[in-house]
Amino acid sequence: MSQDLPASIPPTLFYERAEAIAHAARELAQHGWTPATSSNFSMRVDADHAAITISGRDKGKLGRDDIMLVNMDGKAVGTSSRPSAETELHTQVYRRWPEVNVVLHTHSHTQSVASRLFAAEGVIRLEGWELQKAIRGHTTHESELNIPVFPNTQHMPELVAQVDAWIDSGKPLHAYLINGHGIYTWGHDMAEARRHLEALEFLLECELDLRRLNA
Ligand SMILES: CSC[C@@H](O)[C@@H](O)C(=O)COP(=O)(O)O
Ligand SMILES: [Zn+2]
Repeated sequence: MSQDLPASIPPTLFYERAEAIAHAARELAQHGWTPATSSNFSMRVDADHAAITISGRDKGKLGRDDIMLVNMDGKAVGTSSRPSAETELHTQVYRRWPEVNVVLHTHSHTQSVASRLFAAEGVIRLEGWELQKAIRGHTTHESELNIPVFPNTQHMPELVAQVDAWIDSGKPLHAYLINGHGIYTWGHDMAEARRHLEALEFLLECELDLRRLNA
């Protein structure tokens, strides 16, 4: 389906974002982190719009025509395509942090298992790992990095409210897990968002290994 763009958004800008999202999605799919059409990805286009994956597409085969425009309420703009079922979680991040330009959500095996294992505690406390320094603002392995685990629901406003409550409590937030579902993380640009995602995948795998080894 075609994408009409508001006059304020040059087609080159939108399609540059769409290509970048599709490229990242294909690479992340190659890691096995987007099984069975799961996961969604977006980039800010301007203060009022984001480019996001169309719902239900195979994330390993995305091209620029699998990306569409939404406003910051998560509503489709200039297309009858259906945006990701989780669009509101993306636009929430863009509304809360104007400096964030990329949001990534994946469903890796590690993310899924970790979300179930730590759901009762409601948070994964990462401490002592050198790779924590891959996360914005963390300059030492001695820092504490807390990744909340929120209950899953198909009702996006409930998830949005849980995320808002965490942010409003003043605690830092760079990523969150949803129980039995996957991870959300973000960054100022695609490189930073991917660095966060890769670091968190690695750190979750390490935490799971420690549990397996009963260490
Ligand atoms: C195919 S199950 C995964 C979905 O329910 C959802 O969690 C997801 O990540 C992808 O949804 P989508 O609407 O394609 O963005
Ligand atoms: Zn999902």
